[in-house]
Amino acid sequence: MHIYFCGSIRGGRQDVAIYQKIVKLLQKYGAVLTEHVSSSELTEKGEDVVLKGDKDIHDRDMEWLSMSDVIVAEVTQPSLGVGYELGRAVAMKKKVLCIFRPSSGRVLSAMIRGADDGSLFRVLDYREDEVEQILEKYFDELVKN
Ligand SMILES: O=c1[nH]c(=O)n([C@H]2C[C@H](O)[C@@H](COP(=O)(O)O)O2)cc1CO
Repeated sequence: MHIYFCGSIRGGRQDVAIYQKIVKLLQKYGAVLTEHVSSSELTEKGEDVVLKGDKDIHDRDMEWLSMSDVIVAEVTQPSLGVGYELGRAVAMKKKVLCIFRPSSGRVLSAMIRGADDGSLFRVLDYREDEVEQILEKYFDELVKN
């Protein structure tokens, strides 16, 4: 299974430790195409230093998105890029799981929470200590359907 993980980069790297935990857990279920999102070496500047630039990042990520079987997005830290990826994933009729931590004190965008349709696009609230359980339940159901 190909998994596309979305997390904030230029939107702010405050949650990188959680992204790392999530990516490690996701690797039990398949290949995570966007492992770099969880790298503690990646700063708010993004990858443009190592790659040719933003166009290459965008085009590579859209290719990975179209190759992926499921998209998992940690949406607590707001990010334009993550919002864009989610919109493109919906247009591609991909399976999407968004996870959000209400303990952050933030209120998730209505354009994300309101997109939950109970099947292809899911939004789940979680506490950090529940992340393993939440992913296990989601992927168990995914392979059954
Ligand atoms: O350097 C990058 N590499 C990259 O893969 N992305 C993708 C993956 C992330 O899920 C998302 C983050 O968007 P943003 O940088 O707007 O927070 O965009 C985004 C950037 C920088 O915008």
